[in-house]
Amino acid sequence: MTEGIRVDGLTVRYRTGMTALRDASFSLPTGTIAGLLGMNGAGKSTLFKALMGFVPRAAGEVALLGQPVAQAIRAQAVAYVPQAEEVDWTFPVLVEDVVMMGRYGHMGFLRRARDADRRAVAQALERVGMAEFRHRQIGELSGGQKKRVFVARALAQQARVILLDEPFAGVDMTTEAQIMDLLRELRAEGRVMLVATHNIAAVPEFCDRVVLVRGTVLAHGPTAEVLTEAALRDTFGGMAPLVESVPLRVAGARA
Ligand SMILES: Nc1ncnc2c1ncn2[C@@H]1O[C@H](COP(=O)(O)OP(=O)(O)OP(=O)(O)O)[C@@H](O)[C@H]1O
Repeated sequence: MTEGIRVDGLTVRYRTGMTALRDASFSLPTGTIAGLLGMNGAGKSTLFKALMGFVPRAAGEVALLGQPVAQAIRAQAVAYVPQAEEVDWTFPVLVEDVVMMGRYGHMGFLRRARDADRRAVAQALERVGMAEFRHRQIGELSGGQKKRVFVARALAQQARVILLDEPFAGVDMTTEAQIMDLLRELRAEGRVMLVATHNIAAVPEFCDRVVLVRGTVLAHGPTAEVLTEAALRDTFGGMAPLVESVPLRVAGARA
């Protein structure tokens, strides 16, 4: 198994003195879709930031595709699909320009797009089924279409590690199924996806692994082994409605 993501003893402390993650460790092989689960404030975004090299590490190691994180970032190995709330949708930018941003790291410092960049953008938009929208303003798309554009940006970047923050929030079931199918295709290509989601009932269906977070990594591993009712209670502090809905869809999980 090739190493996709490895986090070893990671501690992240913000300038305020807040320790958002303490001694967190997990690893994921390539060819994986992993669910990142935890309640609000558990440290999921902090973990994403650490995987993108945005937060100073107080301790620990982060490696992507067997390289130290800084080197992997320089090699354009990691891409981020943001939560809808993080994006300024009024910013006047066309769909194809957003996807072209995925090419910036492959261009010279003048950021002049070449044919290869334009081809990569067209292919990525085609792949997520958004080619006909390429000249639309990003703010004029539906929630699910916006998500697909940001997945296209990750594809244009040729990232092999893709971090997705709430990709199913505010999307209908058809779009959810399309995004899941796309993620499965990317998994088959040997990429690794880490997906923060509150849609826990859907996790057994599309995540082969899970990483449970609550100020640290509580548990990680194959979904059927790790996503137990007890583990969910530890992760979410016994929020009964969430936990009760899960066992129905966890095939083979121990209660
Ligand atoms: N820039 C920051 N400076 C100080 N503290 C921060 C900063 N960003 C996050 N935190 C704190 O770190 C902890 C973890 O936050 P984080 O955003 O990683 O949680 P999360 O799991 O992504 O939550 P959510 O599901 O609400 O997005 C929280 O207590 C939060 O208040």
